[in-house]
Amino acid sequence: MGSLHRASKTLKSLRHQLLLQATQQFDSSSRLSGSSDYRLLLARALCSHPRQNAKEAVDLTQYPPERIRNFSIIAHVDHGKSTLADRLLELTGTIKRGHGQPQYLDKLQVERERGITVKAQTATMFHNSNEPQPFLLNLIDTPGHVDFSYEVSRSLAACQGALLVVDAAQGVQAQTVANFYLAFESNLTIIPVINKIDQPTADPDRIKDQLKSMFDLEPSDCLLTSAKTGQGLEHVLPAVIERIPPPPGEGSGLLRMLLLDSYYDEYKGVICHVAVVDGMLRKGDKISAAATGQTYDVLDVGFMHPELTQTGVLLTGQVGYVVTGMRSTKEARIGDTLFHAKTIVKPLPGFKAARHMVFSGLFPADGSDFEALNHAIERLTCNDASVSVTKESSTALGLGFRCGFLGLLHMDVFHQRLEQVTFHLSLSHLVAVLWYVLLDLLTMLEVQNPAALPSNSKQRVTASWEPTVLATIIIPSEYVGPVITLCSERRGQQLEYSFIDRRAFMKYRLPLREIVVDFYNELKSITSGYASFDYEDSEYQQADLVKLDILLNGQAVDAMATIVHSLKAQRMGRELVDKLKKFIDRQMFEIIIQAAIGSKVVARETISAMRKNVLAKCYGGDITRKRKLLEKQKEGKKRMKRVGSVDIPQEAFHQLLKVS
Ligand SMILES: Nc1nc2c(ncn2[C@@H]2O[C@H](COP(=O)(O)OP(=O)(O)OP(=O)(O)O)[C@@H](O)[C@H]2O)c(=O)[nH]1
Repeated sequence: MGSLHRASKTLKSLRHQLLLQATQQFDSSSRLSGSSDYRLLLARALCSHPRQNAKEAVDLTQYPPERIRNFSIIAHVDHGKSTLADRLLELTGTIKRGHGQPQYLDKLQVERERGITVKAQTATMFHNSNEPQPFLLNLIDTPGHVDFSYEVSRSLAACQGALLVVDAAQGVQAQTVANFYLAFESNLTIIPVINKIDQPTADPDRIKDQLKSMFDLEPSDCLLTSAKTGQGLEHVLPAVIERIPPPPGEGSGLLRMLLLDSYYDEYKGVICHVAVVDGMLRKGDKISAAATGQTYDVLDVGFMHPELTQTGVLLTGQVGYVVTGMRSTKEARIGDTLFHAKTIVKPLPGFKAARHMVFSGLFPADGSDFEALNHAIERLTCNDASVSVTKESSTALGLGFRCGFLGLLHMDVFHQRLEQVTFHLSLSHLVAVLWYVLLDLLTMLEVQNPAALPSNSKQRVTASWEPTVLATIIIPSEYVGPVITLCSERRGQQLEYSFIDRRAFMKYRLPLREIVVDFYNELKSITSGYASFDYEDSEYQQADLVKLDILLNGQAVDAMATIVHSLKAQRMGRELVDKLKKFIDRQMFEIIIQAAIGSKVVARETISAMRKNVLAKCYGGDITRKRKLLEKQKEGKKRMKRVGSVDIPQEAFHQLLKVS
């Protein structure tokens, strides 16, 4: 009894020391000096958190669904969700404050560099409420950008609630609207969080009014926080526990798990993030995947705390990871249902399927770099199964790849990550969107690569369809004029136009092709950076599209073919021809550059031949000798033009593509 008492005293003094340390640590911290409540909570979390008790394994069987809350944080880019996620992880003792890297959940290098969240991450926390046992909280961080709304919908499928974070100065932005509706349509409990209230321009009351008028969210339900100073954070987790319902599911039912995400780990192989909807999973079980029909042994099970932590078991309502013998992430179909082998279950409803809308042809300038590029792409796609890759060969650019992406930023981020690993290679990118064309009223073609479309052969394009997006644009009212002009130049169709709180709220249907190139940059520049823009995929619309070919001395250059609206074909043809002229060096014979729609030439330029001075060695005034030499040169040129296809160095195309 005596020794037990001593042990308990030692533990108490240890806790006291920790509390003291933590308090001192945060006294010296300037960032959190604004909130004593937060500091106290933080210190308390450090002392009473299950992780605190040495390395003892966490017993997840202590957490039935009633003690679990699965939630997500959704917001417009930069409104502070990653920072808020960090603060919540600190508050619950899941990570230490000052862990050295801001935004713990933004793990990818490109995420840190660009300050955006690309891949959704999950972390489990324990929250000691006033009840005897802590709650298990699964926080799923979501990307804020439009292109990753697929990831957002995937994360939301595992949640019952979401914190909708809105900047206290900027207010509701285009992605706030999109994310709200994603969460609302998934029947999630939405907790509005007005963040960054420490800013001098913060106006929480105005934001409350916006949330009420746009989403019917009650002002009294809004939490006011500053993820920077810690102000108001103490109310967040209690609200999560009180307002968000526990995960539904049958604990005693047959196992059904939702596959949320997967990535490749050098040591463990493919790691799948899963949400257990019904039943229980144990290490050593055999599981099957509904989509692929493959069966695997469960080699390791655990949860993200926030690093992988083995538990050997996952119960109904819990979110964690599973390691099986999968060799590639391609086997892990996101949204798939995993269940015990030899049982029969109804697959869970899938997610919004990833649709590749934008394609990019990637070609190395030096053909011998093809293998290096192949290797780099394989490495990147093993952690981003949402990119599709096929090999491609172009007469102008040599061997390369055609990659499909979810959207523009997705493509941009992929290119940037590719550049980080292939900085020594010179690559060129060709961008296209997915079109459908009807040939001869009979054959429907899916066109990812314009070069694949017949130009003026026997087959005739009778109709074509292009993808469109539904764009939401929010701007200060003084910029309405230029934005309307921009949208109509881009063939946009206005669907909605209203004013909220001195800002114009517009909805447009725009062809995806028109926003692929520079739309967002132009929108930002004509609105001095104030525009907020978001889009969602919409239907295909019929359009008068034509294939624009670029010909060099009568021969089409496959890599330069594009599909454009007939009204824009001439202007685009002129631009391409002018640019190409700048990049092609003069040769011994004349080069004719043409832009053509079928057999109709819409733009033309000529690069005259280099003229060798054949008379250089001919001193004196023998005119007949000179004439003879010039005649011979003319003959030679004619022959060259006839036989010689234009030998353009690949470098010229690469230069051109880089510029355009
Ligand atoms: N003043 C102030 N700045 C904040 C606050 N919260 C976050 N920030 C800053 O706002 C910027 C954006 O924060 P993030 O947490 O990266 O925003 P995010 O919403 O996760 O952005 P994405 O990952 O791109 O979607 C960072 O510079 C933060 O330091 C706050 O409460 N007050």
